[in-house]
Amino acid sequence: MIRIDDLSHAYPGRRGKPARLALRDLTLGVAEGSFTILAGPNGSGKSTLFRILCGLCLPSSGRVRIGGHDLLAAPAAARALMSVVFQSPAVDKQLSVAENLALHGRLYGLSGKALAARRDEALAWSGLEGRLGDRVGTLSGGLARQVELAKCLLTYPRVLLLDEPTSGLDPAARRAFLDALTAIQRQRKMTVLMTSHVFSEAEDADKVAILRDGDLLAHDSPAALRRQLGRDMLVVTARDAEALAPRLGQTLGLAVSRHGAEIRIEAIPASGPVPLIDAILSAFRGDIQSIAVRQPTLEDVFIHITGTTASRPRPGSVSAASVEAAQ
Ligand SMILES: Nc1ncnc2c1ncn2[C@@H]1O[C@H](COP(=O)(O)OP(=O)(O)OP(=O)(O)O)[C@@H](O)[C@H]1O
Repeated sequence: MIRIDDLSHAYPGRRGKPARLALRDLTLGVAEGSFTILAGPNGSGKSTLFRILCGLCLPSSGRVRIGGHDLLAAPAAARALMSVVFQSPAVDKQLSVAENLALHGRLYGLSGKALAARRDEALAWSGLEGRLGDRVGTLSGGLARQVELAKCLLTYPRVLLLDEPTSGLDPAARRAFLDALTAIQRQRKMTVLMTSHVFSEAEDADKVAILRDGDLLAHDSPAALRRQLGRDMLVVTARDAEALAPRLGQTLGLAVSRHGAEIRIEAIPASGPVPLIDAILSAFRGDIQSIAVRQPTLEDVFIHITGTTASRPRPGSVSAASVEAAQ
């Protein structure tokens, strides 16, 4: 449904600075009726791709087709299939829920019974029943986001793009938003592409695409991505993880990586984790706060693939390569 081929985009350099390449030869397909999460550390090119898909930015080169329509050659036909939930609010806080929905519906040619039927349907799944007359500015952040989603879905788009729609919501509101979105996505077999920094959200997706520095590093189902790490990993936390990580790697003769206060050993030897835990405790008992064996989460996969966490640009990380080099 969304076909991206060899897409590149460079922002022109200003005041003598060189141009900045934000996307490099990106090729990605999003199947009709699927839910894809686009993830990547800060500056990886997510917003640039999002802006290109929305028609807000012309790419330097490459091709994008939406439902078979070329976004550059036939933008109106491509955009007619799409609706977009932006990160910043695009509803009028001074108007009521009903007024916002009516305004949007009318802009898209809906009126009378057809508009009322679509509005009532949206109210049923969005948790906004009983709030029709409330001004959007008086709603909680979570409900205001549901108005945004309800508004975008009034027109039955075949493709829905969402740019970090849950940012700033508390966990319960985040969950309610995602539950509503995934239910309606499945019911309508809608194609959804959503950027996110929150890996628990990616568990709900059919596919996760991971970008870094403008390159697509991975594009697969959550289960397949988790299988890339394959097995359990050992996670040690320490007050001074930065100092401990290289000592741990050298003592154990294993590759370790550090992310904040966590030191990870992804390749546990065939003898299993118990001898490793024994060795760590006997050498470093006083230095460590906790030690745990756990299955890799999607966030672990993300850190493994990109070498960084999602929301912080490249934390002071000791890569496996640098620890190995120090040995
Ligand atoms: N208007 C612009 N002019 C120049 N460079 C830009 C512009 N917008 C983005 N960039 C650069 O392009 C690269 C990709 O940025 P982009 O905003 O697409 O990343 P992102 O993954 O959305 O990051 P974030 O998660 O922080 O929003 C970065 O190096 C960024 O500095």
